Amino acid sequence: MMTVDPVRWGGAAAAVAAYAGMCLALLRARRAVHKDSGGEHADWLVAYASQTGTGEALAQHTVATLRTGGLSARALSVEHLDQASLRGAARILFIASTYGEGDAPDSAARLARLLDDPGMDLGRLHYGVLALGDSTYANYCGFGRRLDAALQARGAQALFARVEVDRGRSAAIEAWQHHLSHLAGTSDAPDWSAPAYGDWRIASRRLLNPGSAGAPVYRIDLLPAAGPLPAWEAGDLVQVSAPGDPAYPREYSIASTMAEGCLSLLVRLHQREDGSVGLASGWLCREAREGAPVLLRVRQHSRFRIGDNAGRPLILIGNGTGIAGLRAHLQRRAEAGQARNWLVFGERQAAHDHFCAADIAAWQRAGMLDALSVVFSRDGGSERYVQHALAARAAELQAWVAEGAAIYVCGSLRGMAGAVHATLEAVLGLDTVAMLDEAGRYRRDVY
Ligand SMILES: Cc1cc2nc3c(=O)[nH]c(=O)nc-3n(C[C@H](O)[C@H](O)[C@H](O)COP(=O)(O)O)c2cc1C
Repeated sequence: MMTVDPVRWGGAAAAVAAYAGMCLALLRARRAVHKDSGGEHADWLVAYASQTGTGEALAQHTVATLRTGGLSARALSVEHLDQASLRGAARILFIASTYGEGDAPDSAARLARLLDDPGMDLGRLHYGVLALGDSTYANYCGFGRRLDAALQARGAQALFARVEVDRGRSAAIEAWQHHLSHLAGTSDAPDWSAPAYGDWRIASRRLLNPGSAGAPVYRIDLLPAAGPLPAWEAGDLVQVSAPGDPAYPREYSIASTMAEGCLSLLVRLHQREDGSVGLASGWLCREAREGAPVLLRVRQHSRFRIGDNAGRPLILIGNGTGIAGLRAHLQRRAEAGQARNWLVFGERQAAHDHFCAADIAAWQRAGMLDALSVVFSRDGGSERYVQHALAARAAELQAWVAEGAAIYVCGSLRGMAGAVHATLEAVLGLDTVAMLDEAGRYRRDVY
């Protein structure tokens, strides 16, 4: 399927990044939109189904462009789109990415269910679809295409043909902008260009898994070349522009908090069968010396931030370098004195692959980890993978969820995320998992 570095192919999925990262300036505005997304009326709704934020950023630009033409418009994540607002809407522009193997993003579960309802009559609705995808996947723009077909089947009328964006290619974005200018009756589109990369340097780099049967994983600590750290929150990502492939940024979860004073990444060296290494990971992990300059920008990942879950118990589940995003959350919780945390982490061998063992021990000593399940797939025993650890503690899992816990999953989509999902459904029940998802209490950063 993919042929290049599999590092966080999410956003890494390429030049999408150009759009993904493009609107740091809009981040504050985004939060305001989330807050008032419930009641505010607007003639145009820009409904985004986004996993890692590219679609959300494009939704903000879309709203800004419509408003430039004097139209009233607002952006809304499709997870907040209910039956009444869908039926009652006259104009919706959908921005829909595709995940997994042609699947909808997590936030679109409710929308998919609403559109499945044969009784849903959308005869009033005029709509447009901007489908985001990556043509190296078999099911290119799968969700955007299904969404378009379902809207048509329910009687909605397309304002123009679906626009498909392959890895952020600018021609398709321009086609979408052209439609917007037409709708808004203006050619004054606001600036959609990406923010510049910042100049950073590698402060230190350490191999985390000497002797591992898997590929080497490095912890890379970065500092701005000059000036203070930019703001980020646990859950956010960075985009790194590697010198050999500047048009194709790679994304990594941030593993540290701002209070720790540097931005840390956990990067696995991508090794191909012929012994060659991935271009970006090879450069970050091997070629670049400590002190070397790195072009980097921080990207808000609102779906994986703590947000409204800050006061809840937290179950953090992940494998491999997925512990990066979980580490940032746990460190932040420890800084905030919130101890009701349960980490479920899996790797290969305890002797070589126990990433963040010192941090975990420190959180335990400080009383910041109420529960801990660490499993190693190659060490024998009945619990080999994180899903086994969860199934073995089914009663505890149910009790935490009953107590209001939120579940954050970070790591590999293949294998881990699907198996964890199936185990959650088996232990908690389909309805509870759907409820957690709709309530924003089940969040995933999987790649
Ligand atoms: C794990 C993963 C799976 C993906 N699967 C597909 C796919 O099946 N079809 C496709 O067209 N794009 C696929 N993509 C590409 C995304 O749809 C694309 O990067 C999109 O721009 C992401 O937008 P978002 O940040 O708004 O979620 C996948 C990306 C990731 C990370």
